Order: sequence, then structure tokens, then C-alpha cells
Amino acid sequence: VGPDTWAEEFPVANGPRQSPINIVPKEAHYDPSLKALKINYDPSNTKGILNNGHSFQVDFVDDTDSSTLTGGPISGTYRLKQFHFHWGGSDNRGSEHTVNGIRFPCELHLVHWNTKYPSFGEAADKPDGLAVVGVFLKIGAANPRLQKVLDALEAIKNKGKQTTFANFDPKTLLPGSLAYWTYEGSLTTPPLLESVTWIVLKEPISVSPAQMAMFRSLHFTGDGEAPCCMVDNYRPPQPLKGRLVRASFK
Ligand SMILES: NS(=O)(=O)c1ccc(O)c(NC(=O)NCCc2ccccn2)c1
Ligand SMILES: [Zn+2]
Repeated sequence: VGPDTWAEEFPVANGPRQSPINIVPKEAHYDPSLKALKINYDPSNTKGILNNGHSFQVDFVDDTDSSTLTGGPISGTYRLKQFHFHWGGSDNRGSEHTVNGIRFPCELHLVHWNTKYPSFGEAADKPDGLAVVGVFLKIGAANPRLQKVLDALEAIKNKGKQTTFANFDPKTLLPGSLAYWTYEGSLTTPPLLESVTWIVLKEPISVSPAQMAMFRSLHFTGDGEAPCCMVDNYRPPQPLKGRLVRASFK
């Protein structure tokens, strides 16, 4: 049921470009040819918020190029489809990527798909199909922009619940610096498709302990089931298998 059993049903779990990974900054290769990230989101594309039983996600209308990611390590235009988080049962774990073995309490993923393909579903199994921007959350001051998302969680406590969520600009969740590490990887949950160009921001954003408790108030379980808190929904780091991690900064 957890990451250790996934290889039985999804053999790609032991593939050559699995995610997440441990990032070792000293072993990352500064690449001056890497462009700056260009991120343009239209808040009016916000569609809603859903507890999918694994995490919660905020979905976006992705039928036009109004919320896009370009530049950085990618070529072409990728459209924002959704963002979601991974977090732990306590503040010493929860992120999927780690830095020098350090785990953060939470990690945000902004999921984009390559518009050279007709849809997310078509892009999801192509080697250049997806681009996910990862942002670490670090315990500190309460994050007022994040609070807007967390305030919607009481309406989606259980698996399958969704509610309206409108006019949210995910750009407000990004840190001041868009400096990043990038490598070729995969989805971190089944079907673990090796289709993701990962773009992990170096600078974390803040989250307070009380806000972390709000993440942990969600349930994996549906209405009428014995409630089970949604925590530790992260995959641990996977073997690098010779991959190069590039840095956009010195
Ligand atoms: N975590 S991630 O790599 O950013 C990512 C991005 C987009 C995705 O569609 C997924 N995975 C996903 O949606 N999987 C289908 C639902 C699911 C989620 C978790 C466990 C089993 N199945 C993961
Ligand atoms: Zn994720």
C-alpha cells in the first residue's frame, strides 16, 4: 500500500529516473546556459480544491495558455494543471526531495504539462511531458498566502470531497528567489511515470506549526470510514543512478 509495495504493480518504481532524490548542492553542476524560470499564472483559472485520498490538490483550467511555465531547463510552453503538497506526521519529515539528507516538514508541487501534446493525459507518459516545480516549506512564521489554501481544508476533510476555490494565484506561494536545481525524474506516486523535468527551488517558503497541524487534520479515508489522518504522504529519496543535477546558480 505504501512506497515499498509499489514496485510489484509498477516495475518502473526501480527505473533509471525515479523521483524524488536527495540533492547534494556541492555535487550539483552550475549550468550558465540554464535560463531563468518564467512563471505566469492567471488566478481566474482556479477551478477547485479536492481531497483525492493521497493529498489535496488545487486544480486549474488548462484549456488555454493563460497559466504557463516557460524558460528554465525546459523548451516550449508547459501549462499549469494542479498543485498539491506532501507532508509528515511531525515537523522532522514530510518533504519528498531532501537537501544534504535534510527533510523539510512539507513540499509543494506545481504540476505542468507540455503543450506539444494535446492534454495532460497524453503528456504524462512522454519523457518531456511534465514539468513539476517543487518548493520546500520550512517551519517559521505563519504564511498568510498559504493560509488561504488551508482555510479551505475543513470543507474537504475526507477522501473524495471537493469544494469551490476561486481566484487563487499560486505565484503568491513562491519564494523571493527562483534559483533552482533541475534533473530528469518521475512522478513520485503511482504510476511513477518517468516523464518529469524536476525544477526544485533552493529557497523555502515558511509554514507555522499551527499551519502544519491543519495539513494533518485531513483524512486519507472517506465519509463513513474509520478516520485515518492524512500524514506521511511522501515517497523517500530514490537512487540517482548516475543522473546529473544542474543548478541555475553558483
Ligand atoms: N507528486 S508528483 O510527482 O508531483 C505528481 C504529479 C502529478 C500526478 O498526477 C501524480 N500522480 C498521480 O496523480 N497519481 C494518481 C493518483 C495517485 C496518487 C497517489 C498514489 C496513487 N495514485 C504525481
Ligand atoms: Zn507531488
